[in-house]
Amino acid sequence: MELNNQCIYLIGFMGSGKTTVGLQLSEELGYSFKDLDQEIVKNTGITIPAIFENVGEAGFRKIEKKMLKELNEPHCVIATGGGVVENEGVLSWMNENGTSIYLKAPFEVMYKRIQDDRNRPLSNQGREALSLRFENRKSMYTQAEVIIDTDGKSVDEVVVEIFKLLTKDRNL
Ligand SMILES: Nc1ncnc2c1ncn2[C@@H]1O[C@H](COP(=O)(O)OP(=O)(O)O)[C@@H](O)[C@H]1O
Ligand SMILES: O=C(O)C1=C[C@@H](OP(=O)(O)O)[C@@H](O)[C@H](O)C1
Ligand SMILES: [Mg+2]
Repeated sequence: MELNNQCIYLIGFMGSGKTTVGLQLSEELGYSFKDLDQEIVKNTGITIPAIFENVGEAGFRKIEKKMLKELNEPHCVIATGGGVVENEGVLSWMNENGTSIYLKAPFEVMYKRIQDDRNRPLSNQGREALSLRFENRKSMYTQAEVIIDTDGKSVDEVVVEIFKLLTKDRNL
């Protein structure tokens, strides 16, 4: 894999670090940064929990898919939402229009990070339901072009690992 002009898409379950790692990675690369959830809130003027309340998860997915495609631009890191892979065709679209990177982490680690977060409407569904959702999504996440095992690594370490991978063929 090498760095080209295309977008870098971070995918992975809630709490895997997409938003945090994405921002830092974009700064290292000198790329722009967009967080899909934040762009949806900016664009609709409605919070993520309120969107789920108003139009349900299916309605949110439609907005998410449309917004994702609008964000595509050269030299950009995009932190997606954990459920973006549930939109049909989106994974192959990301792989055609950029580089997808899966931030892999153990369920228990991610669960601890998200369980009390009211901004993630799905995170209060309870451990069992969330764990099942993660299991069901795994086969989609692993279709990413690159898989980064973040277990036991700090945000800085994850960022450095991705940066090295992306720039190793570049003559600096
Ligand atoms: N590798 C990591 N080590 C420690 N904490 C992390 C790591 N990655 C993310 N976090 C923390 O976990 C929380 C959730 O991260 P976030 O970037 O919002 O995840 P996502 O966007 O994938 O849902 C944040 O508080 C973040 O600082
Ligand atoms: O996994 C999901 O279905 C979701 C993940 C969230 O983003 P993060 O992965 O950044 O938490 C956000 O898009 C929404 O709450 C739904
Ligand atoms: Mg996020």
